[in-house]
Amino acid sequence: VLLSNFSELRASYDFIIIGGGTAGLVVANRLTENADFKVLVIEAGVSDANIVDVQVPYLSTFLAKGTPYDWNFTTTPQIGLGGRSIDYPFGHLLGGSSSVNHFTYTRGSTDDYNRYASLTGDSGWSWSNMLKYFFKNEKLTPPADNRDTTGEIIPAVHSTTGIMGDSLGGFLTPLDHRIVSTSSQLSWEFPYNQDMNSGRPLGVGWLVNTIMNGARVSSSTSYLAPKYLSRANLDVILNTRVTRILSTSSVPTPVFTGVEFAASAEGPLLSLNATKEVILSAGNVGSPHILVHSGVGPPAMLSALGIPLVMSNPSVGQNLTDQPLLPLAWSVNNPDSFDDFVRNTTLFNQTLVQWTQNRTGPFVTSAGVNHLAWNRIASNATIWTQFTDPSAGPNSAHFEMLFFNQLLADLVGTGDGNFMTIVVSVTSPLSRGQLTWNSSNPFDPPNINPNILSSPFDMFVMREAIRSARRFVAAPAWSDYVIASASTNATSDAQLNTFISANSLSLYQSCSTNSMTSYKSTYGVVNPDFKVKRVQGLRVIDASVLPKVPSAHLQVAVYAFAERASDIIKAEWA
Ligand SMILES: Cc1cc2nc3c(=O)[nH]c(=O)nc-3n(C[C@H](O)[C@H](O)[C@H](O)COP(=O)(O)OP(=O)(O)OC[C@H]3O[C@@H](n4cnc5c(N)ncnc54)[C@H](O)[C@@H]3O)c2cc1C
Repeated sequence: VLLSNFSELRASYDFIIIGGGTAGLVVANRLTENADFKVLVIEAGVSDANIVDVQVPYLSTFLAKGTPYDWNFTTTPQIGLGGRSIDYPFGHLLGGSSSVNHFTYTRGSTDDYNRYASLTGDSGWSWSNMLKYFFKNEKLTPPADNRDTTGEIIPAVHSTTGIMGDSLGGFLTPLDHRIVSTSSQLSWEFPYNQDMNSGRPLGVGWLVNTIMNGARVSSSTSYLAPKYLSRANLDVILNTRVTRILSTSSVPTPVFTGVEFAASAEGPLLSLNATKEVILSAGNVGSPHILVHSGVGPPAMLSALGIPLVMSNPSVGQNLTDQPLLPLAWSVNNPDSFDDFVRNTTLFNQTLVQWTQNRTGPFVTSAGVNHLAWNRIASNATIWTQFTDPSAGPNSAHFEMLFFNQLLADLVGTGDGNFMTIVVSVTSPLSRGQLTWNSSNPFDPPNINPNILSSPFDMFVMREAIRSARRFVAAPAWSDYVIASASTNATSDAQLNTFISANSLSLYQSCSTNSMTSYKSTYGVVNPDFKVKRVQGLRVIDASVLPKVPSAHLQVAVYAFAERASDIIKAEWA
């Protein structure tokens, strides 16, 4: 039930979930399958209902900084970006980042999950065991254009019976057949992969999106659909910021028993008890932020801030892992590229009307992305004399390409003419950043330093990705289409480095600030059962616990981790 004010809260709950985002709503749904569990979700942001920019895939770029739907974070100056600070978005609304993200549904590789199993000492994280959680999550549906998708994916890889709807892209563009042709013309570098969600993502393949019937699917529209939200044992309160998790100071093991929250920085501060557990699902910045303000973090920093130490954990906020991206544009022979939507209000409005009336047309896509390509640095590259491979194994990409049917106005501005953009991204980065704090006020944001492209390895991968993208568009399939590069003609390493530093951004899906490690590891923030090390009554379940970044976009890993976490909690309290 969606509560309208604090007076409707119960006196206490069995479980209090902090953050109604991607992971938090999965856990809320699964725990309330047990009618005996009383569950409260506390979400800082607004409702996601009836927001056109949330629903219409093409409009997702309007959900960025400056809107009430974003946390409006900015990074510290980034050395790898020539000293620039960049926006660092996270969803500030029900559904969290799944309500603002760009829809790509990518599971990652068998290696990623098998590495999670070996790093945590818990075989439950292996690919073969996690498949059932991908299946509990996914509900594959037909694309918005209802075309025959034979050959575009392998149906057996997907589930049609889960909770979160997804589909192949619902509006084709002139890029699509050229991309597929390139995969046969340059098959040694860009082999066709009929399903990149099979655990073997390398190659060029059709993209599945978290879009159903032409509209966004988030954790809110799926796991908190009306039939779940109406459960009598589930309460959800919005516009409410958790400031701290409350603990009893029992020595040697502190017990977390409730949460403190407020409607605004002006207060008043209220508190509530959780009789079974507090579950922290506030995301990769939000969760370590709340831990630190609750006294769980690096002791020297807590003492400098004057926050009483509850449990020393130097790993909180460390290990921030970010996948950098770089847009590369080409001018093209295609008067129907999506560039006119940015320049021609009449066309934009007509296309929006088409979407509103029958959920079809270009706006069912995120700027026309229907394909991705994943690739690796050659095993005989000289870089391997200096660096150990950070990827999880031979099935895992070092870099990625995403193909857009326009210039990305939100990233690089507008231009005259028609364009396509290949966004290249470092999928398995070596750089690590961190969060630090210099205020004891929970309403002040932390210092966010993702340390983008600080490792020379990541710069190397980005240069290789640019060169690979250029080889891609040099295939015969593009000879009548691509006119010229609209980004850079730099060729030397030094020139490319300058271009990369000046133009790279983040893929906006960071992780691992509360890394999960094995029970015996002293490093790390949570154990394989999501419990915060050395305390009781508290788990963290969200992107912050991923032991390493997967070779993928993050949301599927987050959904699958949250599904398994729910099973673990239910088994423990059965
Ligand atoms: C712009 C953008 C584009 C992306 N594109 C893709 C993509 O195309 N494909 C993909 O796979 N992934 C993508 N991602 C990444 C993916 O969406 C996230 O990694 C994932 O959704 C994170 O889930 P989470 O549960 O960790 O956090 P979130 O979903 O962010 O949830 C955290 C929730 O906690 C709330 N919260 C935080 N602090 C507090 C507090 N103090 N009190 C109460 N509530 C609080 C937040 O408001 C939020 O609702 C994108 C992310 C962004 C931001």
